[in-house]
Formats: sequence, C-alpha cells, structure tokens
Amino acid sequence: MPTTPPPSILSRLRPPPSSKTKSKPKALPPLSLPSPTLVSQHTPCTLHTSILPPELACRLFYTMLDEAKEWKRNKWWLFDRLVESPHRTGFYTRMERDGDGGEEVDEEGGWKEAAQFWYNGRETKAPSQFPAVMEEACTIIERVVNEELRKRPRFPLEWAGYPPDQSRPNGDRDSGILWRANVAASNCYEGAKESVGYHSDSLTYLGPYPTIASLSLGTTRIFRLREVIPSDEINLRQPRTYNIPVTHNSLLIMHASTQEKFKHTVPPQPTIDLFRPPFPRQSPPFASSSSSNPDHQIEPSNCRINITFRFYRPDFHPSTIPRCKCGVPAVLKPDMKNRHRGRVDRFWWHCNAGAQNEGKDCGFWKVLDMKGEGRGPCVGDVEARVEQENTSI
Ligand SMILES: O=C(O)CCC(=O)C(=O)O
Ligand SMILES: [Fe+2]
Repeated sequence: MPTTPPPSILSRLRPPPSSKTKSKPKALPPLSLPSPTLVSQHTPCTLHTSILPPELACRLFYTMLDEAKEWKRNKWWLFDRLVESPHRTGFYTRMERDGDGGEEVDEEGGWKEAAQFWYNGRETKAPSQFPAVMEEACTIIERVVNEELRKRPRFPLEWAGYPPDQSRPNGDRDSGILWRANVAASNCYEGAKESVGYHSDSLTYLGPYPTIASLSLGTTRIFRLREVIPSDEINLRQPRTYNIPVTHNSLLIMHASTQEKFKHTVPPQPTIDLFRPPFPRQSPPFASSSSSNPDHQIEPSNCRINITFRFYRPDFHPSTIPRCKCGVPAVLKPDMKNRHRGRVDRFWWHCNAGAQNEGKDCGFWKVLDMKGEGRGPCVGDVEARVEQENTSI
C-alpha cells in the first residue's frame, strides 16, 4: 500500500515574519453600552437615565418640537462643496444675573457672535433665551453635573472657577458651582435618516477639556463614540466604536477629555421606534383626569430632540478670541493625534472663514498659549500655587 511521506517539520512551521510585512493591529468589533455602568467603564462619559421628572421631560419635548420649526440646517463649505447638515439646529443663551444677584444682564454682543459661530459663521439674528421650561430642566442638570465634577479627577487646563476677588454671575446662588450652563445648542433629528457626522466640538468658547451635558428627548437613537488613536500608537492598536442608545429623558455627560480623545456622531439608522409621549400635549394640567380621552391628544413622534447644555468659559469670552487675517473668530481645536502621558497638551487656533468663503481660508494658525493670552485660572495653576505655598511653609 503506497504511503504518503510525512510532511516535513519545516512545512508545518510558519515562515519567519518578514521585515516588510508588519502585522496590522486587530480590528475591534463595535461595543454596545446600554447601561450607565458600561458607559463609565469604557468612555469618559456618564449616562443618567430618567434625569428629569417625567412630566417636565415631556413638556420640554413638546416645547422644543415647536421651537424646532424655526431652527436651521447649518450650511458650510467642505473643500469645494457647499454642504448642509442632515438635521436642524438652534442656539440659545441663558440670562445671567449680575454679581449682586440683582439685575439680569444679557451681553448680547458677545452671544450674538457665539451664535454666529455655531452657524459656521453665517449671519444670524441675536439668539433666543432659554424658554422657561428649559430653564427649569437646566437647574436640575446643572446640579447633577456639578456633583459629578466634584467627584472626578480634573485635568490641568480645566476651568478652576472664579478667582475669589472676581465678581461672579448670579452672586450667592453660584457658591460651589464649577460649571454653569450659560448657552445651549439644540438639534432635531426627524426620522431615521437624519443624523450628525463624526466630529469633536469646537473649543473656541468652551476652552480645553470642557464638560458638555447632552439631554435626549423623544425617539431613541444611537450616540456613537470612536477614539482617535495617537500617531505613535497607530501600529499598535485600532480604535473601538462604542454605541450608546440615548433614550427619552436621558442625560449623557461628556466629561473632560471626550472632545480631546474621541469623535462622536448620531448615525442614520435603518429604522427607529416611534416615541409615544407619556402625557398629552395640552397644558395645564398634565393629569389624565383633565380629559375624557387623553389618548386622542397623544401623537406618536419620529423626532429626537437633543439639547447640549454648555459652559462658555469667561476666559474664552468672544471679546478674547483671536481673529484670523479674514477678520473672523478663529476656531480652537485639540491636537488629538499627539498625546503625552495620555493627555493632549497642545491646542491650536486656526482660520475658520473657509466654512463660508467657498472653502478658502487665510492659513492663519497659532498654538494656544493659556498664560500668554491671559486666560485662566485653570485647575493646574491653582494646584501649582497650593503646592508652592505648602513647600514654602
Ligand atoms: O445629538 C446629539 O446627541 C449630538 C449633538 C452634537 O454632537 C452636537 O450638537 O455637537
Ligand atoms: Fe457634538
């Protein structure tokens, strides 16, 4: 009986790795993060489900749906193409009280510029103020964000709070407040196909390492995060995609370093579940006893409303933002690909005029110099001062 010769031992060994063929890092499958615990484990964000009293969340949803009729689709030049955002957006400012907690002050000039920046430099009217129901929600959200901020380690370039000798908006009401939502940007995604592409938020008025509180109302959508891998790790690991289902009345807090290390998107979906508001539209009261058949007033909706509450830092006030040679406020971005000790330390200003100027910018470019530009106080400055005082005792 013919026998086949045993395979040589050499044929069973893998060839030695060639210096030319570098093995690519393994692609990681997307990970779904449907619970607050999982979100905290894998990302610099925290998720809070049922953040507002249900009746307030529902009333805010109806108010913002009505407001959304006036919102715009952003338009900007991307290279040589004029593109339009696949969702509608609105920008709001919050009335602040002066240092004595008395007269309400509205620095319209500054906020108008900030609103124009939100619309990619397009001329816009003065932004609207928070509607009363949004103010009510904001007070609750602000308290939760400040509680979280007090628990988390902070980054050196984060805002350290008002210096003791400086008057602060809202007087006494602000004691212990590190983060105050003074503006809000709102988005409406109608149907499964409306979306926002991958981006990180411009830091122009937020400054480095901002905290952004993002409230979801209406239909559930996926909020997707993906890390930007630093250049020196590109051959070592691949980014993972994280999918967070953001349900009605959930708050996703994007803590410091989310904008520096990750990009985020709300992608188009094949389908969505319609949202059935838990209360009828009419007000007041919201109680079901007010109507013989409240079901008749409840219309299912295919919209998701998102409100991002933001703290525009006093040391990044519109009057302090460098202008490029085109004469418009520069945009501030983190140098995401270069990280040292796991941290982005470098940020730069660059010309933003191309967004409205047929894609042509003036090439203006400048590294952010916190001290040189007179900004702060930052967490790192305060910590360094305390350390110095302790060593000199
Ligand atoms: O709708 C969302 O959850 C995200 C919105 C967003 O990324 C933005 O407004 O910058
Ligand atoms: Fe964003």
